[in-house]
Amino acid sequence: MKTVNDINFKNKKALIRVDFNVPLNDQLEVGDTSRIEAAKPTILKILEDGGSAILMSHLGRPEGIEKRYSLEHIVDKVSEIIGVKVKFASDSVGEEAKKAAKDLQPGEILLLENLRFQPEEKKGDESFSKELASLGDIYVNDAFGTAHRAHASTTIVAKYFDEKCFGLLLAKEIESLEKVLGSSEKPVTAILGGAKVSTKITVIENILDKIDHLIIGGGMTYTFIKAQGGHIGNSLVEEDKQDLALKILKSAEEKGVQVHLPVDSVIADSFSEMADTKVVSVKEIPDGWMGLDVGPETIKKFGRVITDSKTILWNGPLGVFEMETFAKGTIAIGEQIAEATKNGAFSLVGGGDSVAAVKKFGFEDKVSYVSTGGGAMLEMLEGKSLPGIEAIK
Ligand SMILES: Nc1ncnc2c1ncn2[C@@H]1O[C@H](COP(=O)(O)OP(=O)(O)O)[C@@H](O)[C@H]1O
Ligand SMILES: O=C(OP(=O)(O)O)[C@H](O)COP(=O)(O)O
Repeated sequence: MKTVNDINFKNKKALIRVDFNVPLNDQLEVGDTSRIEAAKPTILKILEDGGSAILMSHLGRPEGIEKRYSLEHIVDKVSEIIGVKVKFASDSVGEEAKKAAKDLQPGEILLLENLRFQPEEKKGDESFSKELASLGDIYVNDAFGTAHRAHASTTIVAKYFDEKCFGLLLAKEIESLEKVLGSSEKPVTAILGGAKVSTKITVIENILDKIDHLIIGGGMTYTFIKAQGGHIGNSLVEEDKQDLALKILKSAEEKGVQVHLPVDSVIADSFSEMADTKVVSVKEIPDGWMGLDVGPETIKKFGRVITDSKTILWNGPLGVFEMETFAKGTIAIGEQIAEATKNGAFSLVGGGDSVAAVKKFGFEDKVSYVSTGGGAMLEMLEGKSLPGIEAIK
């Protein structure tokens, strides 16, 4: 694996794909800095060589240009963490970006605007990739969290460079996860929550061969419950993934994987800290109400499975942990995993928001490994080769 340590960046401009898709709070401030801190060693190595760094990333899932997803919101935080005042270009391509990249001096850092403001990014458009490539001399991929996406900046851009390599974070994540996943002791339990239902539900089928227990929580819950005929009110649901949910349940049964779904839910009459809340059966959520956390019975039920597990893989918070009212499930599951880890289990937690939750509630040092990637970690577990990794091999 060729990394930035194998290249001398003196007087070179490194075009670095980072994953700065960080949680922002209501004031549009960085809520968790893990992904920025994780990219720091790669950036510093390049600057210390006498090179310069052009950082590119996405933030969220904007539809075109949506200012609340501007990477401008994170410029000060990146400057503070890296210790160098970061320059900002208000687009990822075009004249301004070109000029800013051209003028960049050794030791300087330029951050480009959110790549996903351009629809070409997700399409993996060739000419957009070529334009990005024209900004730098050497391509570095350090975006583990986005390595499962075959987008312009993560994959296609690589072919326009003679010199390309892994960033230190990406290399470390691959080495650590390969080691972990190659030697997982049974029973293996995967806990899947969060809000990215449509992209992550498709992964589940492929990991069934690798696990003994599947715990479903968070926003992932309601697509399964509705598919089984439950009433989920206004909870998060992917209508067109209900057949897949049923197929997963059937396939799990055939493979001897035990699936554990929530039995009760903390429901709210609005998506707000101030909402009225109550605990009801997960299958009987009234219209106008939405499930925003797992309930106390579910916490007990999941706890029994987690306690008996020897390998635990967790992606996706169990509820809307950003609001105190709906954080109990995530905290309880974090406590149970910490306890199992203390008793000898190996625990792996990954994902932008999952890491934020683990840090917020103080479990970071009580689990075995924390990965910056959620979806990427799950796809590695599937045994898939990730496009972002293949492109620079
Ligand atoms: N029941 C729920 N309804 C809506 N959103 C939820 C629910 N449970 C959890 N979430 C949200 O899921 C988000 C994280 O999901 P996701 O991005 O898939 O996780 P990660 O970033 O760790 O991979 C959090 O912002 C959290 O508020
Ligand atoms: O946060 C991310 O993934 P994760 O939520 O699975 O950890 C990555 O930045 C990928 O984002 P995407 O799922 O919008 O492509």
